[in-house]
Amino acid sequence: MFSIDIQYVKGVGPKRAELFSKLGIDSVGALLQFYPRAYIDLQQTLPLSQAPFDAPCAVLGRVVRKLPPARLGGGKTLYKLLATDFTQDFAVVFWQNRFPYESLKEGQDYLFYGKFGGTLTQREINSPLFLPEGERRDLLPVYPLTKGLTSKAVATAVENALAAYGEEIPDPLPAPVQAEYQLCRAGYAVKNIHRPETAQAAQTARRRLIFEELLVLQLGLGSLKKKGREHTDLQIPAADLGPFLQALPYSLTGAQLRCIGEIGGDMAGAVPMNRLLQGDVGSGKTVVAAAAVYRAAQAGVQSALMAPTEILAAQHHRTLEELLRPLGLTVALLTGSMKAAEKRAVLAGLQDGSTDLVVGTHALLGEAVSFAELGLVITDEQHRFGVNQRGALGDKGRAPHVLVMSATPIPRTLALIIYGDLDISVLDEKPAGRREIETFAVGYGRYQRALNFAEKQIAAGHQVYVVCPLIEEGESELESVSAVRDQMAAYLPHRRIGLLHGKMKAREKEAVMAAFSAGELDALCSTTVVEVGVDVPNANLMMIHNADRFGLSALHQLRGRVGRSDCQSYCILLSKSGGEGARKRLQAMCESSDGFALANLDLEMRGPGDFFGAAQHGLPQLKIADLLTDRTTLAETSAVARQLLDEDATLRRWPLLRQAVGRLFSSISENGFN
Ligand SMILES: Nc1ncnc2c1ncn2[C@@H]1O[C@H](COP(=O)(O)OP(=O)(O)OP(=O)(O)O)[C@@H](O)[C@H]1O
Repeated sequence: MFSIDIQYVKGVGPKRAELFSKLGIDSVGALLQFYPRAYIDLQQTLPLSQAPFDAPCAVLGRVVRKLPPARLGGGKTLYKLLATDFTQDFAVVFWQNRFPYESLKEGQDYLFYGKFGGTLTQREINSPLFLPEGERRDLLPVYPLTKGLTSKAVATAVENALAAYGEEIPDPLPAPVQAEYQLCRAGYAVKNIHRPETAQAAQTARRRLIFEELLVLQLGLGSLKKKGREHTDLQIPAADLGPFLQALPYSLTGAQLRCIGEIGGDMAGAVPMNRLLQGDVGSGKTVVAAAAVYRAAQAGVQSALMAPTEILAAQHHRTLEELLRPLGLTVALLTGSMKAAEKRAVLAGLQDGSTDLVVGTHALLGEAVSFAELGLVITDEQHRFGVNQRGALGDKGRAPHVLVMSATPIPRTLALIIYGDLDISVLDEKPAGRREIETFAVGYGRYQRALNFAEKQIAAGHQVYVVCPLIEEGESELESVSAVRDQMAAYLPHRRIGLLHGKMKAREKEAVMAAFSAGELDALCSTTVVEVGVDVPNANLMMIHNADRFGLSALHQLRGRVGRSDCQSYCILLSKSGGEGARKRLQAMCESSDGFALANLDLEMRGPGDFFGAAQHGLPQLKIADLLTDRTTLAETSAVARQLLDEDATLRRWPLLRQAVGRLFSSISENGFN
């Protein structure tokens, strides 16, 4: 029943099915899981005389007369009806839409919901929602919409699907769990989330569906983790890190030493390491990873580091080669844009074991990539990879140790869900001598002053980043960044100003980045491709155009590109006067440089759905639960998930639950759980 094509639902058909598919709904199952965004509360109706002009409300009224459709200029048609709430007359108006007009009948009573405008004596309601009085309900569902599909159309399709298949809705929750947590049955929940009998029933339904979704999510994550923990045969004994530490150009922070110790302890253990290394921007994660690679190489096994972009892979390659080559390690780079002959040479080195570390993009997942003995897998910015991709790289070794590096400060409660039972090491200390980045939020009236300030920094031997999002609606990112670069070049004609954007070829990007890194460019105008991980310590000014368009976490990441040495750094946030939210974000940036504090604020302001940006973190998209507000249920389901997985890690004992996990994770996993 879940997989039946939506076009076969009564009243849908192939044409509407296309509209539904824009919402990601192509089956009956997906339709029934397309939950209302909100409900309209029809429990209270108002007499028309009390209906506010500026807010929607429900009024009970009778259609008195349908006026003939009026054709207006521009091919538009106005459909108007006269109605009364028995104390006062009002007009009901539909533009261009004859269907509701046709379905309303003269002499019948309806509940009209919407904003009643017009004048005190001549009230008028435009395109209201309406229900025949006899079908009156407490709550009316409101669905998220796509063009051409009304909330009513969705509601009708859902009702038809419920009428046809409502009795067949399977219940994946084991009965004891249901009893213990006093949850209603699945069929009742699905019916009442869409067509609640009462407000209380909607609540009960919601609780049950949230519980099920979070349980399924945690079971899925839990069984992925368990898979990784089954093998236990690769132990890497503690190595003498002396030579590594002596070769470093600086001494490590206490936090770095602690994290290196924790990682070393894991690698020596009988169970493969599964650790998240979290550190705020600029906290020095790379060198911690390098220590782990050094340790692996001492034990004669290879390491692989996967980065989300070619720029980052190239940079990590440069840094790690500098750190590790003097110690006798061989470091290679593998990216999709390399020439075939270069790739072949790298692949050969991995296969015969002569290469100790390969740094690359997801090209590392390619079939042709095989290792003599892969012992350590490191992924940078893991939230940009799927949970499964990390596993795929791991599958290239017998049971490699896994280290995940993330610069996105995630509040601990959420990290625990996303990274499940990964152990967590936190770099909570910046290298000595780092100064607070001075941050200013200014309007475009001060753009010229900002440019003068940039000139001053360049004259003092520093470098400058300039980041642009789209400037005008409809303009491409490329146009806007080029325009900003040209403007800057005209103002500072004697300076070398580079351009970097996503449409450039990987090699061109790499060349520009390398030139900036080598100090051959004074300023770099860029789109957000520099957002994560780029490390050029000599740059000390970050100028962000239209800063109000960015979220807090992105701004913090961008700002983190400066302040990476012991000289004073600055961040200038340029914006036109934005809305309240933007103002708050920019103010928070000026007041705080703590990534965790900013991430918490970001979550509060935007909600986690947005914070994690849909699928980019490799988690399936949740349909009803909210990781932030449903924390109590999260704790409950986490206990249940652990218990069920302990009883049967394959979930075969609960086939429906197993299927539900497969469905939720199908968006991120090709082979799913089947
Ligand atoms: N203990 C230290 N003392 C001085 N400098 C250090 C120390 N550790 C790292 N660095 C330098 O600090 C800079 C930032 O380090 P790194 O690039 O590893 O940061 P990161 O944690 O990856 O940050 P991001 O997530 O922002 O990329 C680098 O230039 C690195 O050489």
